[in-house]
Amino acid sequence: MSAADGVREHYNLWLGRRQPPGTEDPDFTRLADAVRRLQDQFTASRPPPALAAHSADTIEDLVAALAGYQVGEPDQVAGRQFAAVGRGQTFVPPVEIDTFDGDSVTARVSFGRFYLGSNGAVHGGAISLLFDDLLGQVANAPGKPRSRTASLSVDYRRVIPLETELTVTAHTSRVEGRKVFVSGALRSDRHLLAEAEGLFVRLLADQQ
Ligand SMILES: CCCCCCCCCC(=O)SCCNC(=O)CCNC(=O)[C@H](O)C(C)(C)COP(=O)(O)OP(=O)(O)OC[C@H]1O[C@@H](n2cnc3c(N)ncnc32)[C@H](O)[C@@H]1OP(=O)(O)O
Repeated sequence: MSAADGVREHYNLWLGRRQPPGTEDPDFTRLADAVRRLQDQFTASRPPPALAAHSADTIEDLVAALAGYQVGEPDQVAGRQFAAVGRGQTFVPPVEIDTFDGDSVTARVSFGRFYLGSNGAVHGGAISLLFDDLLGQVANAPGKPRSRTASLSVDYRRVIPLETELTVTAHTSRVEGRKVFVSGALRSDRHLLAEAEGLFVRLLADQQ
């Protein structure tokens, strides 16, 4: 199945739950995409002082405008735009899901300049973040009990390039009682770049 055939909304059921009608907000998604581009351009920029000051003024105006619309987690829309690549959030790199069958997922991701570690390599923490998010989604696939990351191990096999489309996969390798073991891999078109092993522990009633 392809994400292009309109089922991405199904793939991205965060926490395994369909969101209430009206959660999708194309204008908010556009805002999140703009913030992402801002993060990348800010990281890569070396503006003259006047432009830095002007940019700070503009962003401070936006911060003030949004200050009147702060909501609690249940009402948050960032990260809950399931029909959109990146889910309308600006933390985890935008992942485009290609296939998902409940236990395994294949997807594509490209790390923008915001995720630079040093010397041209993607920051290792961003790779862990990617795996935690995607493996966590597999562990929390629709119909499965809610779980949290207990342990995540990442092997960095090769330098991970910025601004390059990479393939990321994850699959449930085994389930032992409350423990769900999920494996992941990040590949370029030529190389295995990183691998991950995650342990997700299914939550007890008083841990939800
Ligand atoms: C919500 C889902 C959203 C979908 C996507 C999510 C993506 C992001 C996912 C996350 O990042 S979640 C946030 C980061 N993780 C946390 O905040 C979890 C913090 N830790 C905890 O809340 C508890 O430690 C945890 C619920 C994971 C486990 O505590 P419990 O007291 O319920 O478990 P317990 O200690 O009884 O252990 C249960 C089993 O897991 C094993 N275990 C627990 N932690 C382990 C560990 N760190 N390493 C290895 N094994 C571990 C433990 O040995 C035992 O194995 P056995 O059943 O075989 O005896």
